[in-house]
Amino acid sequence: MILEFTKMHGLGNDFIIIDNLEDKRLNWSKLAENLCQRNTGIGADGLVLVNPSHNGDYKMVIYNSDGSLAQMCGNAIRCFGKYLYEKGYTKEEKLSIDTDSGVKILYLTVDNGVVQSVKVDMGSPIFQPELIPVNAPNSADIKIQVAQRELTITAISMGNPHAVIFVEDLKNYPVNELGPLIENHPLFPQKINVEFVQIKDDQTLAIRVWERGVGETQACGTGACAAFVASVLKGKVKFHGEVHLLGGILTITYDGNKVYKEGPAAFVFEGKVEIDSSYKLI
Ligand SMILES: N[C@H](CCC[C@H](N)C(=O)O)C(=O)O
Repeated sequence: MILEFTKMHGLGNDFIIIDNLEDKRLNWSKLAENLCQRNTGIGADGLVLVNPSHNGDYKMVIYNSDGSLAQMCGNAIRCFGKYLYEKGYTKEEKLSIDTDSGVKILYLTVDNGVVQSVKVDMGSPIFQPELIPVNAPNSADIKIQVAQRELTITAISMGNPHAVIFVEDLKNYPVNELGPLIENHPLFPQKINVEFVQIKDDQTLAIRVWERGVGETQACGTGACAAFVASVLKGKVKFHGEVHLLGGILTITYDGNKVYKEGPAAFVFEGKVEIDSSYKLI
């Protein structure tokens, strides 16, 4: 079986996008795990399906590179909007995209038929979300012991779970040592994405992200939102600002109710891959 795919990225967080409008009935989790491999596969942080939807224009389904299903992906949804517009699935510049964490509204900035940037209404953050059973009552802050350190975590869900940690020296912080220990900490039965945040000024954060099911990525859209919300709540930044990630900058607004995120998306290449029948769901 030949699968056609499109490779895209949002600030270096990269994805394999596949049209699944005619349900191909494949084991997408196993396919994501194999196709996302950098050395033996196409290479990506995730695999994204374009599915039909009764709730929105289309449904975005996102698998991490370890094959786990995620509820939402902030960088992938910008790629998704650009993909739909420039490949002719829609002529609309305002899209409603269904996800496993609800319908998100996208506003495309188009110039001569090319999507220059995408603004996403990311919805409202959830504190002490059902995905993060937090022992600390009436607070999203929890303390955990990791690698002989006591860390204060602000647990916020953007539809997917995030642990936000404020640090002084982001550049030298042991992200790759502590990231997996927090991701897999027993307090988080759904595992968790981990954002390490350094405040640059009252409108600018710098963050590095250890993503659940992936590892450290160049950028994480939902993570940028969670980090910004936690920073606003702690009075560290104003309601509108920039999040600087390894792969680039996202502009974020949190009005106390909803989070809006704006940034670019890019095509990388189109391709075809042959897969064997073991991926076919019977
Ligand atoms: N690893 C995330 C999904 C991808 C999120 C990230 N790539 C983004 O841009 O939001 C999770 O398991 O919740």
